[in-house]
Amino acid sequence: MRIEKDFLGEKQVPEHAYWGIHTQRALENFPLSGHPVHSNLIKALALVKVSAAQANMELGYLDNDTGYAIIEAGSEIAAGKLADQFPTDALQGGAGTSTNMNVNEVIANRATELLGGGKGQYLVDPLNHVNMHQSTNDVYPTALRIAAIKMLLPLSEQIAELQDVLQQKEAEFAGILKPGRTQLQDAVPVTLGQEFSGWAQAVARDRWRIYKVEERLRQVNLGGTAAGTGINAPREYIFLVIEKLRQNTGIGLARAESLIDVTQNADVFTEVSGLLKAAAVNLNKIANDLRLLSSGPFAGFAEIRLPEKQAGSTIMPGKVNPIIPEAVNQVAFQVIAADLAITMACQNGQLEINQFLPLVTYNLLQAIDLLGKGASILAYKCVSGITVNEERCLELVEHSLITAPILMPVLGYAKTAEVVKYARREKVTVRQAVKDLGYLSSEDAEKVLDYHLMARPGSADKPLREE
Ligand SMILES: O=C(O)C[C@H](O)C(=O)O
Repeated sequence: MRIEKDFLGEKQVPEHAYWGIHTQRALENFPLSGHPVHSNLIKALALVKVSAAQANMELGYLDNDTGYAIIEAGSEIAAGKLADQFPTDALQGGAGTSTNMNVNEVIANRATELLGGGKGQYLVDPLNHVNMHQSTNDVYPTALRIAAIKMLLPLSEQIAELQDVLQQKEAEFAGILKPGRTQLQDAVPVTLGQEFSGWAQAVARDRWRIYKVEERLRQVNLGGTAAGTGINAPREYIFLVIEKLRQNTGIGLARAESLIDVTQNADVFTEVSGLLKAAAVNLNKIANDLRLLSSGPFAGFAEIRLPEKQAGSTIMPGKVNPIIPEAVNQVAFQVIAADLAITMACQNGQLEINQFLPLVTYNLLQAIDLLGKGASILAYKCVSGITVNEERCLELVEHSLITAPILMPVLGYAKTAEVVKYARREKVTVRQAVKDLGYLSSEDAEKVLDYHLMARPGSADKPLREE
């Protein structure tokens, strides 16, 4: 162990650790979730530190040795090195100061090492050098925006892949007529392709929404320091640091019009989370539908078969469960729950900052991660391998009364109701009933009850028109 000091006193820090006394105190203060801060937030914070060091060096506030050492140490962290040096719990009081200090301390010790010093010697100081012209309150929200943007783009691609797989199935099943169901009761026929098209369209909307919302996160408050007023940050630095950050991240970031606003308001995270929730709602609906349609195999709907991924039961040999949709349901529940936590955290900010951003980070980045993985397993471990039970679909259409509504434009409501009553009583098909009752000739009945036209818009256009 080595001894480090701060204004509260002394503390032992493990000799091997790149972190310092602030992080050590945080480890003791927040034994909460057991999860460290998301690695993408750490990487984004490291890029902010690199950008600040570049700006400070260029403007003459940092000497070159110190500046370059910070830049190198920060770049290593941004590239994923020293990942085990960020043990601070994801849930923490203090608006993210512990995370900011964890990054400051690791950069300071690594930079010290690069300059030939030992850990704890602080040739590069975590506060005076690494945190120069910054506050947690501007670097943390900025880093969270960067981390979220970097994760949202791959998420929108993962959702696009799910859309693509759903559309392939839409085309494959375009000719399969099956019962529609409304309120879970037999309704008019649809094609299986049409059911896939409904899911694909919902997912297409999610993809677009998530792709677009990334733009809303590009307004950052870096340079605003503690309260958005920019106290302690030189004017040229405030302008230059954003430029550096743009170059280092490759993202079109802009200084927010009002640094005060972006320092205290977290509504953009509620907005992003709301869109993730909408996507979760859609994934959940698809997973529910797939579980219903594949139920059985003998005593259920049994219209489709999901790929069999693993043995389902320890007591019922041969049973296979819809594990992928079930997992996706749980992903959706988790994302929806995260949205509530994010909403509460965002709405409880007070005066100059939102002190609950650590909870927002924890939930938002996890939700993006989960949603992307959920969309991928749904696409590639389930939807792509779905097959149809064509005979079952046809049998359900033929032996239910769901084709009867297509008689309405020809026979009207009352006679169609008679056909339904008769078919039910005599246990015959609708086709048979309409003939038995003498409402249509055999030839006309075949024309009107043409299964190829059933689920097409325009099926009511003069069904008995003369050729
Ligand atoms: O850590 C800081 O820079 C500021 C802190 O978040 C605070 O506002 O108390």
